[in-house]
Amino acid sequence: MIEFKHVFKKYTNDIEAASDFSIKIDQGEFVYVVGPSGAGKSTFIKMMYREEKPTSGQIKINEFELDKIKGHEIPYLRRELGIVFQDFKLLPKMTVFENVAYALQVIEKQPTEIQQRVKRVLDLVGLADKADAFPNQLSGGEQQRIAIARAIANQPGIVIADEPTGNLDPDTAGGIMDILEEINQQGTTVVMATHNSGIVNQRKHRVIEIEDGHIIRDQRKGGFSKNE
Ligand SMILES: Nc1ncnc2c1ncn2[C@@H]1O[C@H](COP(=O)(O)OP(=O)(O)OP(=O)(O)O)[C@@H](O)[C@H]1O
Repeated sequence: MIEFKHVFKKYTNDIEAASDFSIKIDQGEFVYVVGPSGAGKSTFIKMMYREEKPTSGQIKINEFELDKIKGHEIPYLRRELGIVFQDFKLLPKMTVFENVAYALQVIEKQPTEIQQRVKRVLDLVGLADKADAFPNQLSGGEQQRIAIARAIANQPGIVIADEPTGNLDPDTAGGIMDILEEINQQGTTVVMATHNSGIVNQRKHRVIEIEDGHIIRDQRKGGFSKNE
C-alpha cells in the first residue's frame, strides 16, 4: 500500500513539483503515472523511495511512515520496494548474475538461497542463458529485463518503474510490459511512470495524471487523455 496525504514538494529553485498530492494505491494495483515532461512524475515516484523528501505532508509505504522512519528500519523498507530506471543502472563491471545477486547480498541472504533466487528471476525474464554476460554485451531490452530481475529478486511487494520502456522499440517494450504484468498478476503492486500512450491505451490499468505539479486525473482502467 502506498499512501500520500497532502504532500507538497518545492525544490530549492522554488519550483513546486508536487502540490497537495493525496492518493492511495492498494496492494496489487497496476498504476500508470502520466503527464507532460516536467509535470512532476519522477518527483512523485522518487518520493516513494526516499530519493526526494516532501516539503510537507505524509507518505506511507506499507507500515512505514517515511517522515518518521528510523535508520534501522530503512533496509526493511528497501526490501519492500523494487526500483527500475529508464537507463537500467546496471553495474558495468559485474556479470548479469552478480548484478542481480548484489541486490540480495546487501540484505545478507545465504549463498545457496542467492543462487536459487537469481536463477528463478533470470528464468522469469527469459535470460538465464546470459548469467555470465556483462551488461555491455546485452541489448537495451535485455538490460532492462535484467534490471527488472534485480528489482524483483527480493520479492518486493511494490515495484516502482520510471519510464522502464523509454529507450526501447515497441516490440521490446511490449516484452517488458509482459513481465511487469506477470509480476502484477502474482500480487506485486506496479507503479510505472510513462510517456508511452500506446502502452497506456492498449494495456488498461489505473492512470494517475500529473500536470504542472498537480494530480489532475485518477482514473481506473483509463487510457491517455486527449491532450497527451
Ligand atoms: N532536483 C531538482 N531541483 C530543482 N528542480 C527540479 C529538480 N528535479 C526536478 N525539478 C523540476 O521539477 C519539475 C518536475 O520534474 P520531474 O522530473 O518530476 O518531472 P517529470 O514529469 O518526471 O518529467 P520528465 O517526463 O521530463 O521526466 C520540473 O519543472 C523540474 O525541472
